[in-house]
Amino acid sequence: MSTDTETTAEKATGRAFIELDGLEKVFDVRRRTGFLRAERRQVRAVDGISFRVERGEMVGYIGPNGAGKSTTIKMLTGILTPSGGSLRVAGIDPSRERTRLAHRIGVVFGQRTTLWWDLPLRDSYRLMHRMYRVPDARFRANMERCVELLDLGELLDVPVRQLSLGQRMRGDIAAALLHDPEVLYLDEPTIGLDVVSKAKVREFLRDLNAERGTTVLLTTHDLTDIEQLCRRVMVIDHGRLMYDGALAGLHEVGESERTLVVDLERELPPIRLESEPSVRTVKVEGPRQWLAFPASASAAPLVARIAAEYPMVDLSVREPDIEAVIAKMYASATGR
Ligand SMILES: Nc1ncnc2c1ncn2[C@@H]1O[C@H](COP(=O)(O)OP(=O)(O)OP(=O)(O)O)[C@@H](O)[C@H]1O
Repeated sequence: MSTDTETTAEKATGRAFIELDGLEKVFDVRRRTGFLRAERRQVRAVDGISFRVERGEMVGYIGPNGAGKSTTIKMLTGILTPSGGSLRVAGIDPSRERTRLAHRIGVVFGQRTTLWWDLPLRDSYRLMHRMYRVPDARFRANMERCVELLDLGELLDVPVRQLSLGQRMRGDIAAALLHDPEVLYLDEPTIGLDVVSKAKVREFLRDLNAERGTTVLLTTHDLTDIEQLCRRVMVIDHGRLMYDGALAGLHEVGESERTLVVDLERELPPIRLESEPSVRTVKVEGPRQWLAFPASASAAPLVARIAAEYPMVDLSVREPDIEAVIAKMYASATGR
């Protein structure tokens, strides 16, 4: 667990808990182009990323396929060595002191398990207890807590290969926490889970962060994970950081739009407001019409205009869909 001394040390040195400065990872890729010919190519998976994460923050790290998210996490854990830039986690250079760092971090890769496939969950945990040399009392307390909060009681004696995806994921999250890591990296922790399992995992992570102050870096394609868990989000694409800030701020960057759904007394041609050029009617279905307008604008004057000029019987405002906002952001950055 984090200690006051460490937090004080971070304050005294002005260092953040996780610090990346111009981090790069370049892969040399060979591709066969003929029987005896191969082409060499370089892939800049991470292309000069800098950010700081303070102790206790819960941050979303998102981006499209191949953006460089997993590569960043692998460098943060010391699995991969950076090609350039610098990186510190709890003052440690991960690739140089991977074993020392391993005692302070927890990792969950949603697509892979760290558990032993043929062993019951309980035996995997016993092995981890020894591997990480966790003091007995601490191990027992952590185990009890995880078993209770992640609902693992009935599953402890079941071999991992017989667990459902959601059960295995809860088992993996517990495994990552038995040695009390100060930071938890989660790569797609809710992938393939049903709605109930997703909710359980999210609730557990929220409590972990609130009660224990565990720093969490979360990579996911499910934006509801981010909406429900993270106040801060970082968006990467092509190995570069495109956005770092509040989730709400993404709407401004992505030039998102809200939608006004208007029910008229009868079917009419698309609404057109001379005084509001930024408003577009995007869909008409019988007496119902959908009007898009900039998310940063107020809906009130718009509603007043429509009410004055059209026979309106009802209306509602729909907030922008965060998924659409991010898709638009990627598209405008790459000219797609
Ligand atoms: N070991 C490797 N050798 C060569 N290229 C790699 C290697 N690992 C990743 N890459 C390349 O680096 C880029 C970033 O990959 P990465 O796995 O970090 O993306 P990601 O954002 O995690 O994607 P996804 O959401 O699909 O998991 C991709 O172009 C990928 O093909």
